[in-house]
Amino acid sequence: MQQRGRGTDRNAVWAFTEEFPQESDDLRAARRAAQSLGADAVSAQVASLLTVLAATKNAQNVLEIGTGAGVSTVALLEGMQPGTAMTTVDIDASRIQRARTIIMESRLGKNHRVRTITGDAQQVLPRLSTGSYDLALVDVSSNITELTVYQALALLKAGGLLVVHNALNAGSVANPAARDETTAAHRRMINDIAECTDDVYVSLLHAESGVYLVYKR
Ligand SMILES: C[S@@+](CC[C@H](N)C(=O)[O-])C[C@H]1O[C@@H](n2cnc3c(N)ncnc32)[C@H](O)[C@@H]1O
Repeated sequence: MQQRGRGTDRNAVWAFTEEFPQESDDLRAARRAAQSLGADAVSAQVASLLTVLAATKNAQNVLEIGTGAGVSTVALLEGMQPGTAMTTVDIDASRIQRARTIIMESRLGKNHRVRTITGDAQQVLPRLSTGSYDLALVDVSSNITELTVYQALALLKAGGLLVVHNALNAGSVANPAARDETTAAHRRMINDIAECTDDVYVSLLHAESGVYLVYKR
């Protein structure tokens, strides 16, 4: 009997899963905006994961740090029930403005309470209410990911879920020879959180450059 995993063409599996999702018009609009502004965005696979997580969690209050042009924002909103709330933060005014326009012109903006905050996460997050979010996504520059992750964890309710995008810092965490400061910070963040077994359940997915799921017990 063939063992699962043996002889698997990982590149083919990767490509298939990345191309599998069918994206909505709103997601495609956000992707076009991201491209025109030169903003990185979550892949189609990660976008579909965010939609499923938001829906499964029945998230009432969602926090996103790193709006970009709104691809992940739209993906999260698509999984959220009408009437629920989203707060999204980005330091770049032109990106967040573009995301806001896309959302407000779609049914998502009409069905949800969407608060966009332009500012540095390090200054904005301490002003938000601790223990009040059901779901948080961290998708910011690598150099501030570690600190932002801990700030976001404090803002989650018990029973909340944190999603860290690019948790493997473009894959460098998986390379034991990579010892630069940013890689070390990502490695430390992943390991330190995983060790808090009384406080969290974690799962590290190899979607894109690593998606770290942290369930706050
Ligand atoms: C990879 S992009 C986010 C992409 C977005 N999640 C999407 O899927 O479309 C990272 C974003 O983090 C923002 N960012 C970087 N440093 C930040 C900071 N200190 N505070 C808030 N946002 C920051 C950048 O402006 C950028 O738009």
